[in-house]
Parts: sequence; C-alpha cells; structure tokens
Amino acid sequence: MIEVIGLVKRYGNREVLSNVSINVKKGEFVSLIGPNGAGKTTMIRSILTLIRPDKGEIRILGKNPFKDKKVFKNLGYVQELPNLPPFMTGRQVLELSAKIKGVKKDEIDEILDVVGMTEFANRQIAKYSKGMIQRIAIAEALLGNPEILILDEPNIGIDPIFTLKVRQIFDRLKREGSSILMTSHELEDVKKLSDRVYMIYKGKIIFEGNVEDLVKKFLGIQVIIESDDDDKEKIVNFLSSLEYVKKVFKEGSRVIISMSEDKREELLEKLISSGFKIKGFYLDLNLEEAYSRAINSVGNNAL
Ligand SMILES: Nc1ncnc2c1ncn2[C@@H]1O[C@H](COP(=O)(O)OP(=O)(O)OP(=O)(O)O)[C@@H](O)[C@H]1O
Repeated sequence: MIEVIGLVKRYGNREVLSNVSINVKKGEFVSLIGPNGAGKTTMIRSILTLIRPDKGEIRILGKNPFKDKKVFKNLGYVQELPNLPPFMTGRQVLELSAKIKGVKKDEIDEILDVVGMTEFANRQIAKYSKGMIQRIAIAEALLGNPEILILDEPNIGIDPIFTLKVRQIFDRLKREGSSILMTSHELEDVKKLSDRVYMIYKGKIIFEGNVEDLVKKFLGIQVIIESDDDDKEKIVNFLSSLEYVKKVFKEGSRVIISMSEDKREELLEKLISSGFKIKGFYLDLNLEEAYSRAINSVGNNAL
C-alpha cells in the first residue's frame, strides 16, 4: 500500500535520508520512531510529495504520487501541528473537507461523535484548546475511511478516553484493509498500536520488526514473574541455578530474570512442576529502555 524504496534526501551537502526503504502493507499499522532530527518528518513529507527526494521511489496504492495525485483522494493525513483556519468552526472544516473528498454530510455528525467533538462543533477553531484542534484534525483525516492514513506525531495520548476511541477506529480501519503509518515519540502508543516498527537514526534504518523483537534485540529476554509465594527468595535461588538465567532479582512483589536465550516455556514448566504458585509470567516489554539502548548502541549524538 505504501512503498518507499532507496530514498535519499540531501539538504546542501548534508544527507538526511540515506537509502531508506520502508513499506506498509494492507491492514497494517507501522510506526516510524527515532530521535529528534532522525529524518521521520522528511520521510513523511516525501511520501506526501511535499518534498522532492534526490533519489529513490515512492509508491502509494501502487502508483507514483508525484505523477498521479489521485492517490491522495484515498489518503488521510494528520500533521504534528495542525494548521486549521482559525476563523472557521470545526464543523465548517469538516464540511469543506467532506466536499473535497466527495463524502456524504451524514458522516460529519458521526465522526464528530467518534472524536467527542459534537458539543464544540460550532465553536471557532481560534477558541479551541490544543487537544480539540487535534481531534478535529484527526476527524478530518478519517472522513471517508481513507485507505491510507498518515499520522505525524498525532499526540493521541492526550486524553485516555480519546486514546481508547482512536485505537478502536484504527482497529476498524485495519480490519477494512486500510494501512496506517505513524511517527511518534509516544512509545506507549507505539507499543499498543503497531504491528511493525522502523527505527530510524541519522537518516538510516537501524531496526525493523515488531515491538517484541525490538525489545528482545536491545534489552534481551527479560521476564517478569508474579507469585503468591511469600518467600520470593526461594524462586530467586531456584532460578539462579539454571544455566540460561543470566541475572535474577527481586523487585517488590515481582521476580525479574534475564535469560541468555528464549527458554520461557521450559522455565515456566519448571517453576510450576517444582510447586511454585505463579500468578503472572510475561516478557518485560520495556520499550523505553530498549529504545534508549538501541540509540546508545549506535551513538549518543542524535542531532
Ligand atoms: N528545510 C530544511 N532545510 C535544511 N535542513 C532540514 C530541513 N528540514 C529538515 N532538515 C534537517 O533534516 C534532518 C531531519 O529532520 P526531520 O524533521 O525529518 O527529523 P524528525 O525525525 O522528524 O525529527 P523530530 O522528531 O524532531 O520531528 C534534521 O537534521 C533537520 O535539521
């Protein structure tokens, strides 16, 4: 649905994207993460043809967007700082967009309800809060159920109820076969929403895969065990005798272990057969920590 092949972008003699390839398949949610100045927005703006890359190919729904602007009829875009006309009301913004996209007017009330803006629809944008502007921008992008949705730091985590609603909309869009590409610094959103993640650093992709693989690669296999047993020391002692357990320690009511290889199944079986009462057993998906280790592994100077 979105294909970027070998993209190169230079500003003067500085290369800000170096032979970058990414793709987003039908029904997939892909996030592009990386530090400030890594090249995320440059990538998004290139896909949207707002920037002309020096080299490489871009395909949206199989077409070259520089030559075939019709592809944008099926594309919704939310930019980091939405630039909506301050003198218009939220409803007027959506009405104008619906007209351009050829979307029925009934959809406007529906989408206003979905983003929780019915009550404020007739208020001028100039009198909106930042969160309200973001909601109207997201509503505008969602009008017409686009096949491609591009979100550049959408800040959906501002309000937990809204976050939940937006997530439900994304899930529905995916089920209907839409593809979503998001850039974000909100790693909690990235973790919950993404099927796949690209990590970009100084214009180069340094990781591609799902969140679990990213965490495993940069943080290792770290498992959290919750148990009703009062004596957690017993669990610690038992685990430290296993050869693939690198490190094991108690942290409050939990026991945390690092493994040199993924032996989760075997480990759980051993714990249960040895009579320990296990309440919780899960991989520690600490994306923040994995992210910072990934960046440290390639260099500290992000800008
Ligand atoms: N118009 C421009 N002229 C010169 N350099 C630019 C221009 N736009 C972006 N850059 C540079 O390109 C690099 C990539 O910027 P980009 O905005 O793509 O980063 P980003 O990953 O989106 O960062 P952030 O997370 O801060 O939004 C940065 O070094 C930036 O300074």
